[in-house]
Amino acid sequence: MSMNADLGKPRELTGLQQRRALYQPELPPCLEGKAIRVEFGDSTTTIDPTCANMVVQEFPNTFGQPLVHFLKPNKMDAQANDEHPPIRVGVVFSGRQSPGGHNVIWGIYDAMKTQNLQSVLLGFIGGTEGLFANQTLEITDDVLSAYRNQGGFDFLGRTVDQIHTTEQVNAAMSTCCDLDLDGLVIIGGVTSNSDAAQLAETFANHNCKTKVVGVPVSLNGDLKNQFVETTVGFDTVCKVNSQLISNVCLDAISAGKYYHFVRVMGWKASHVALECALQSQPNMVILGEEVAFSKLTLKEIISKICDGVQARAAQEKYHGVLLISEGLIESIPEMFALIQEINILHSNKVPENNIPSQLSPWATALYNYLPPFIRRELLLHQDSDNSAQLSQIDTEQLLAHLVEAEMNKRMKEGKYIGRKFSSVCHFFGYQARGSLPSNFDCDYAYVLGHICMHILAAGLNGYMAFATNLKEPTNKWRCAAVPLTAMMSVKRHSRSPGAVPTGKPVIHPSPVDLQGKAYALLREKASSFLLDDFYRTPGGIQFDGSGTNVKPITLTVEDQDYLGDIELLQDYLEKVRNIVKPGCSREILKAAISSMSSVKDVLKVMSAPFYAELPLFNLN
Ligand SMILES: O=P(O)(O)OC[C@H]1O[C@](O)(CO)[C@@H](O)[C@@H]1O
Repeated sequence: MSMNADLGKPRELTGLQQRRALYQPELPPCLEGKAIRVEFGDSTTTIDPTCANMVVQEFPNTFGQPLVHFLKPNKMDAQANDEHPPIRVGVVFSGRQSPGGHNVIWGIYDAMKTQNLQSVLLGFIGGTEGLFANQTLEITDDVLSAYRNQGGFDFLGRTVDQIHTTEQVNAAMSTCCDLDLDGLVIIGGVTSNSDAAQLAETFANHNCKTKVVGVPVSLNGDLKNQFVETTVGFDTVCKVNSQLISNVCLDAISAGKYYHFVRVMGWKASHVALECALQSQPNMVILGEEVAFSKLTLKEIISKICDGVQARAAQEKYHGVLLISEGLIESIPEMFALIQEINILHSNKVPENNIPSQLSPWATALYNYLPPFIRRELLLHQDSDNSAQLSQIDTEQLLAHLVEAEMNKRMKEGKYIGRKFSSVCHFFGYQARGSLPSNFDCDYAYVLGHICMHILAAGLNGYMAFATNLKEPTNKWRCAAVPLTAMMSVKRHSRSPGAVPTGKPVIHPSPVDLQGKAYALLREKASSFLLDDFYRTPGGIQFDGSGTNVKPITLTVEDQDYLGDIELLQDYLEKVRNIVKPGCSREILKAAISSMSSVKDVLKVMSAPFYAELPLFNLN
């Protein structure tokens, strides 16, 4: 295999990069010292208990392990260990680039060296292919220095996000054995972490001593569930994209002549689009999840956009900004069915050029209706998970093209009286993906790196590092590990509750929650966004100085309901119980409760009975 000879080499940093390299991420108190307390919680099942049997069958060695918490040892803590034997760990960039990824490596390295200077960290050059071919670079302070707090994955590089064929798994196992690794850390999103689970299971099955750990690193923000609040890189990418979108909004309103169609990366889920919409407030937003839920056809979507354009024209507004998610194309029911047919033909090794002639009659009709550039893009070879290459399908151009045709038609029929519709298209993906990471992503990745090392030092296999309470300052974060199998589920072919799960258990991307607060906020504001040009300028990422902490974390993470975060709820309940004492005056109670941020919501969501104990007080 050929390697890029420039990977891992020292590089020249600009002034800003040099300053960023000096930024020291903070650690929560439990990770600060040499000693740590490892506390085991209850054993886990899966996030979808109806799939538990299937997961246990596939993962007999790694299913059902307990949640693990990492805590600061008490002074007299007998469990806390200060003596640590040296360990050997390998780390690989498996998923796509995401800002902050380098700091995971830095975090693992610092944690290892704090515990024992003889420990060795090896990075696989060229990502997964480097892992298969046993191409390593020993991580040292020296080689790390140019990559601390820097964007990209160019320290080690990456290739395919796939470690799942028998050949690949065997190659990975043989490398880990050859290198006598105690641990392997896999950096990536849902696909990479599903592969990490498979690797952990196979290694355990073959008595391979290497333990496998996954880290949630993906700009998509889609590896989130009751354990994991967000992924490394999501914060930065949302901030950079929001800035770009808000710049486009200001340009649009200044000139008053173009409709801008903006598509943002985020793969199958629309978390990035939702966050950017809340931050920059464009005129229209279309998320894949809402289209899939309402089963909106392409024609209905175009009609909705045209109605919006027409409503704005009635107010003499001939500009606007429309934001769509990368995964929208797959969420449109008829496009999904067409893409599925193409995928099956690809999987049957039908050459790209022959695919159109082998489509079913209805799929052929739809295919022929689409403009030639989209047809070409739909036929592109598949991504590593056998799905369409969403980044390469210019959905924003498809919509702009069809909206223009429809507006011209309405004009001709006398249904639209106004200026001719004019559009400009943008795809914001790679620009943000290679950005310098925000302080949040630098801290988050560095902390997760430390947690990975503690998971391995505790001899755990098949776990993901995670931290919670992220909307609070770093010193209040809680550090833990969750079995990868606990986040798995099996797809159902139909959405009906009784539908039988089929396929292999994996970690699926979590869609935007259409019942969640962030989406509700977007819907509530939709009509004023459409007509009032409430454009918002969040500005670029500010690393220090005034303005640094104006937007410390993404709104969608900030607004998460604390479902599952029992500890947090208990904290709140404890506080409220201390106040609600017999004889306590109504005024004192009201003032105390309103001073506790989030307590009302937490109580409403998690503890209806306790909330009901306080009927006298107007908590709203
Ligand atoms: O074009 P590439 O680099 O293969 O990857 C694009 C994909 O990777 C992501 O950026 C991250 O998963 C997706 O949003 C996108 O579809």
